[in-house]
Amino acid sequence: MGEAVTKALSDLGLTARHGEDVAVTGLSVDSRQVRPGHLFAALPGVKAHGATFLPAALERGAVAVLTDRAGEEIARPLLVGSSVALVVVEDPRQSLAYAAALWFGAQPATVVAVTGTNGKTSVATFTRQIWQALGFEAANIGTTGVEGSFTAPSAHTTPEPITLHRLLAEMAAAGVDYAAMEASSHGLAQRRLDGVQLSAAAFTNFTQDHLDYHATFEEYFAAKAGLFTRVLPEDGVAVLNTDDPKGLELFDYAVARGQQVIRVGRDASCEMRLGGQRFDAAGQDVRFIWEDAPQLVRLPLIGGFQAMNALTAAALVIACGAEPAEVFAALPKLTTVRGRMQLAATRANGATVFVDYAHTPDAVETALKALRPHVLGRLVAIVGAGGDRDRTKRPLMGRAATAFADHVIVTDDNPRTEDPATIRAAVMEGAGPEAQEVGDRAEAILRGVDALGPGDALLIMGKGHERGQVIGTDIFPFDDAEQASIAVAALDGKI
Ligand SMILES: CC(=O)N[C@H]1[C@@H](OP(=O)(O)OP(=O)(O)OC[C@H]2O[C@@H](n3ccc(=O)[nH]c3=O)[C@H](O)[C@@H]2O)O[C@H](CO)[C@@H](O)[C@@H]1O[C@H](C)C(=O)N[C@@H](C)C(=O)N[C@H](CCC(=O)O)C(=O)O
Repeated sequence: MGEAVTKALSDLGLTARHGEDVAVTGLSVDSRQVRPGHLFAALPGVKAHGATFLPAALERGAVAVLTDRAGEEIARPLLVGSSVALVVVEDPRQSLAYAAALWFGAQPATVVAVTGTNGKTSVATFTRQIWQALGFEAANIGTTGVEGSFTAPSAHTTPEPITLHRLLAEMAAAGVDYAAMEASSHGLAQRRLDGVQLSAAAFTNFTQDHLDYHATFEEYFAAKAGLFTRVLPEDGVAVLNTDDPKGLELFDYAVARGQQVIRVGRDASCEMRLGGQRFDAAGQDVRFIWEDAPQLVRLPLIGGFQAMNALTAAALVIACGAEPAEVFAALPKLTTVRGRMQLAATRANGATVFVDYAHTPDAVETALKALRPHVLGRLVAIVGAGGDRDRTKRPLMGRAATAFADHVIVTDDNPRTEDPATIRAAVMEGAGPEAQEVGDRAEAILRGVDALGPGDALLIMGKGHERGQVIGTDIFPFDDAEQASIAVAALDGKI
């Protein structure tokens, strides 16, 4: 955005209720980021109404305010006698999303979004990987930042509209034609995606999560459903996991809106149907049926659920116009998201070492269960719990590890300011007397790798993609995958 760019409120789809159709020099949702000439979007918040920060925004040079009725009550008295334009709308978050889209004015030609409780990052990443394998410039936006032909860090899974549209415009300018983005329930509830022109959208699954933010289960689902009922246009394609009852509900909405639907699942009604899966140490062979024609593909991915993620990504790419045969030919090239069931090293005897960010009792169970079918021999688990965080989960994590692995090593995670031995003791309490306690994480990894015979696998859990270990208030360089490679090289005589 050049310094000289200005746009009238009317160019941004906004009409002033008080004051004139002023030209603005930019948009801000936070008074602390307002620059002279900006439109300040005073949004209703969890802690406060943004309009309470209007005096600070005015001091910094805001010339227009976008808000709702409640914000108007606060703003009016502050604007008496001033020339600052006041725009009052029903849903200022949505108006802001549209305004941001008009402000930046460009996005990749094809953008898709993925919602659901689990699998968003994998589906968005795989979708981008397939596009790249087909020779397109593509990127994905989500929890892991912006990746692909265009890269950038991102603080949110679904960035705020101003950040999002800036990113989309920068991508388009850099020649990116295809983008896949994660749509978090927070992002959808806050209308962050409402200004994006979507070609297709996918739903992975729905389980209980985030009830801290959404008041009820219904409200949480309604937020996710908004991707199909509000954001995806009628000529867009809905890719739905209809094995999930909530996917079936979305199917009805999509059909009622006249959207084309690709159903993904095991059920015979699905256009993209998952047949059999056969697992081995490095991945799986998957049989699936696309429009009645059976296909067999190799997926170098761990975990039965990844087949659904890969097929959902394939369906999205097909929905956007790619040749199915070319899409299926690209699937063997998929690679997992860093730190999520990532194959970090393989021993000379064929034993494998994986890294996963599982750091809750549920996630420990899910990760070990997902890996089990890939392991002919013993499954060894390394587990620990972070300091200065939920203490109740520590024994439960130990218990889950012992329940689903053949051997457990309890080690330090990020102890932060707590005594590491006290944290380990709590994890050991759940893990039981058979578990081995090795405080130093590098040594625990070495011992775990050393224990692997042919057909065995080691799963190092808790830190995933992190590159540091927080001890006290210091972050020491530490990378589980790198440590796994070092241990394998040391034990197999390569260093
Ligand atoms: C819980 C939540 O989603 N909060 C969002 C919400 O903030 P809030 O309601 O708490 O804001 P508030 O503090 O009450 O302030 C109200 C308004 O005043 C503004 N303000 C505040 C202080 C000030 O000095 N000046 C000022 O103008 C704020 O920018 C805000 O617009 O509205 C803000 C403005 O749109 C968002 O930035 C903020 O996202 C925060 C940063 C956040 O962390 N959100 C997370 C939970 C989130 O969105 N996560 C999802 C992923 C979830 C997952 O799947 O795990 C994501 O997509 O990343």
